[in-house]
Amino acid sequence: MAIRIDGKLMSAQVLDDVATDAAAFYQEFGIKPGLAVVLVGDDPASQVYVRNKIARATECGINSFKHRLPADTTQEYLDRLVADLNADPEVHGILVQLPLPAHLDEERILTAIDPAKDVDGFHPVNVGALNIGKESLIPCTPQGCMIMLRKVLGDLSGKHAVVVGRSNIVGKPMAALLLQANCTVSIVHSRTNNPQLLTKQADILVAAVGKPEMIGPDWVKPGAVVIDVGINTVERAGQYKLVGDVHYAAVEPLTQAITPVPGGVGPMTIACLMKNTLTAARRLETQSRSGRQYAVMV
Ligand SMILES: Nc1nc2c(c(=O)[nH]1)N[C@@H](CN(C=O)c1ccc(C(=O)N[C@@H](CCC(=O)O)C(=O)O)cc1)CN2
Ligand SMILES: [Mg+2]
Repeated sequence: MAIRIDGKLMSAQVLDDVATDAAAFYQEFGIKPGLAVVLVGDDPASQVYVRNKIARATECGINSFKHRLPADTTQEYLDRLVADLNADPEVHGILVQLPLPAHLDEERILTAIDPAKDVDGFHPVNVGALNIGKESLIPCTPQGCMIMLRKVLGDLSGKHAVVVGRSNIVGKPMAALLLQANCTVSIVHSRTNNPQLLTKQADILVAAVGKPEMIGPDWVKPGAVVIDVGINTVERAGQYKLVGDVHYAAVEPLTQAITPVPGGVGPMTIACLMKNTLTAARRLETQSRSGRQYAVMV
């Protein structure tokens, strides 16, 4: 029997630790950690994710500042808002919910966020730091996947990890984290010839392609640990349902452990966002305190 990696349960443990840290942070600094969430437009899934992020923040003792903007928001308005949030001492973390409406420049806005407040870990400074193994804010979904993998496997050293998908949000940072954990890492993508040749060798298989149930049993080595990052809505017999990139029913019997969809990686993404907010808040407040001390000293 494969282990079903329960993202709801694991995320509850992470959130519990964050709540404890947030209480200690309040005791130490006299303010709550603050998270600003920017949502542009009316995408229904994004509205659900933002609502969940704010609910989890409140439960953990993190202040949230929601900025809901209309779909026709201009680039200049969004740039100004991010600049204001960068300067706001009550805001320790900033996230702009993706995807943005097509007329807005995603790269420009993600690069405008102060890297110290970039709790999504998407700023080039944090991307670069991650890739050279320096302390950084780590993207939430791959961070959540690593917590799950460590829980199941312990030390990942020497494992062959294959990541299917090369997005900036998941595939690339996932590969960087696995490499940092001393895995042998392969990335498979849409131009890879005979991808199954590689995925069939994977001790760890991470699927992040956004294609419903694309990964069948013919992609998986018996005994592999499979992490399914995909969240795809499909219509089955007139009903909408969420499925992953992995065909769970067909693949599960082959595996040592596997994440379900829903209830796998998704909840860990939000828990790691809270974790990053605490990390950012602690670094910023420690810095500003030592800055003040320095000002007093001179
Ligand atoms: N700025 C960001 N934008 C986006 C990110 C991100 O990390 N930062 N990731 C995704 C969306 N996302 C968080 O924002 C996210 C997606 C899914 C879940 C989740 O818990 N899913 C549940 C199912 C939810 C449902 O019923 O629809 C699950 O898998 O169990 C959390 C966060 C893109 N944009
Ligand atoms: Mg995009």
